[in-house]
Amino acid sequence: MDNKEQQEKQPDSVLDDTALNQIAGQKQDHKERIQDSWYRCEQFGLDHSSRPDFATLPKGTLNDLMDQHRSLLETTENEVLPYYENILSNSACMIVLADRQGHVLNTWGQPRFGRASAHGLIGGNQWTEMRVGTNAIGTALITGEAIQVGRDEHFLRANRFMVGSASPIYNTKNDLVGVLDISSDAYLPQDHTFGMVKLMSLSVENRLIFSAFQQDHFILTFNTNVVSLDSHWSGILVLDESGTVVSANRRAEVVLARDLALLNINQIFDIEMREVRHHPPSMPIKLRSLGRYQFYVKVIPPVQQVMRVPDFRQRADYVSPSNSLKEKPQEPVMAKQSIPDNVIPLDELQHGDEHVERLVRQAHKIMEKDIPILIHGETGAGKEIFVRSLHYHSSRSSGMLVAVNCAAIPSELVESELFGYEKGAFTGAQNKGSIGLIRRAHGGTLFLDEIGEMPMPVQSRLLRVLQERVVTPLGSTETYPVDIKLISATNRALKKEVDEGRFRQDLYYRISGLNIELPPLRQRQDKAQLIQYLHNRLRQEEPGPELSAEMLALLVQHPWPGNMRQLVHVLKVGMAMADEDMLEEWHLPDDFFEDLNEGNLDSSKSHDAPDDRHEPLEILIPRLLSEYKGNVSQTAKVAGVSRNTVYKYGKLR
Ligand SMILES: Nc1ncnc2c1ncn2[C@@H]1O[C@H](COP(=O)(O)OP(=O)(O)OP(=O)(O)O)[C@@H](O)[C@H]1O
Repeated sequence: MDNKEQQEKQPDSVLDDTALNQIAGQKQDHKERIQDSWYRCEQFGLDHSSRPDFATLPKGTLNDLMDQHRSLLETTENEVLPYYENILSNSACMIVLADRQGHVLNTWGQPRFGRASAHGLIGGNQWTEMRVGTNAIGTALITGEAIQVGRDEHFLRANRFMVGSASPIYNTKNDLVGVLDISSDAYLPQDHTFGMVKLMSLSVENRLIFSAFQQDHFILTFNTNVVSLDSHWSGILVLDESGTVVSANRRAEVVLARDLALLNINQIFDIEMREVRHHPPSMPIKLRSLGRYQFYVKVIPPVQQVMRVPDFRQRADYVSPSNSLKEKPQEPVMAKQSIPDNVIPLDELQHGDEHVERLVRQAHKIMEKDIPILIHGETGAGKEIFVRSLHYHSSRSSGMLVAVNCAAIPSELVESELFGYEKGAFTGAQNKGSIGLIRRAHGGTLFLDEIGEMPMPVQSRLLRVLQERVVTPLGSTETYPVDIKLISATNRALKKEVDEGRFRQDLYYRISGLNIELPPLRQRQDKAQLIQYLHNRLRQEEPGPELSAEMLALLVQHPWPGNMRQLVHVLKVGMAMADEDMLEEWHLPDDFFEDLNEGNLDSSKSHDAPDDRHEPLEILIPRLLSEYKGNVSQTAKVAGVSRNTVYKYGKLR
């Protein structure tokens, strides 16, 4: 086997083990599924000699239905079918797309088994078990899983002229929206057809995910081998701006063997969202998941946004909130409505901490002056959130906020990213050239995060830009004037970096006009109010009662080494676990208690974890369910998982 072949085989070892097990399990279950279906048919009052009753829709109704499913139809037709044209042309089979009620929406191909009026696979016909007996479309819809129905496995004799292979299609919310079916006479290699239809439904699902999210979300595809990254078998994760998984394909859940909803990317792979945001799209990254499996991951940034902060200038309701908070207390609601949803209003950055209140006020004022701002604070303390809020409350809010993480860009690319380059300036540069991030921030705000990580040569060039207010792209002799507000942030002691020769002293003085020390969460005087505020904000997405006094006290005494980021994460996980009930200790994640214990607090009352939490969920959940006589809430509580997880592993749906 040559190298290339080896590469193509080896990756699927993780994926294919899972896939093979599934197939083995499916074969075992197949007979039972057909038996169950036949039993249902008997209950429906069918007998083997019944005629299929397709309850054909009138033409007008079918047209309406097709209109309703336009996106599904177009996705199937335009994006997927061209790949499979060889099946249509060589195999004399028919590809059928049906809606979730089993109505045929469209068909492609020409089967060998005669005229449409005879076989019934035509637009508007309804292929449900109840009316047509066991059949691939109807049975896939009832079971929610892919199935192949052999000739004699059809309940009605009238349908025994064909083999149907069908696979359900789920949308981005995991609702079943339709089913794809390949029907043919019985003389084709059927395993291949079954594999194909599963692949096709997967690729339709993947396309639906891309159409729904690629405009303004980060999409990650992953596989165990770099050459398989673009295959339909790859896992797909959709991330919001903060790195929370908002959607995933079924493959991702199977491969990673876990419930992905609400997890942050840093809980799935060993990477932070800020690194994802700045990763060059064409370069796959090698990442570990669950500390064990290694995957190649491709980052697909949002199509629409070049910058990761959207441009809200087009919004009709946009009102520049440039006046001071203090000056316009009578219009707080107005101000809140005018800023983007993902920006915290300035007056909500603090809830009674005098130090933070003062620095918010200072920074807000300095935004209107030609003085740079340097923010120092521990990781997760909210530096970036603060900068966003400042920008959108300044007279520059109609310009762009360009956030650059200096640590996340490979050092050899920092210069070209920041200053841009001329067409063909160096190998690897895009043909078109690039205007660079500094010029993009013209008229707006340039936020240089982790500025302490900036390589020395780049520091010199940046200094020149700040002194001369012009940018010279790489490979160019042209200079371009820029008007930017510079805000830098670091969690390093930058003065010490200067003393030790790692950061240019002249640059340090250039960037540190107003120095701001953002305190860590544990030192904030408004800690309790801040926790309640964040909890209330999160309740808009995950409804539930207010925090109890005991829970608030527990959260207040935590050392919060990960600051606001950790707090948000703990609350999100806890609230998801609580499932709209009161947040209790057992809902909180393990690492919360580890930190709490490390903080020398009373551990005895802090965590009541079950001993068996390392037992695999596939075993633990059914065992607990039987122990607690099917009580889902009790099982969830003891296992320390959400009710959804109990449903998933308890085979209750
Ligand atoms: N004032 C706030 N209100 C609500 N949420 C906040 C606030 N500050 C921070 N957060 C939350 O904490 C997370 C981390 O904040 P942010 O990215 O601003 O921290 P940072 O100090 O820039 O971190 P790093 O040093 O790692 O870059 C945010 O995604 C947000 O969820």
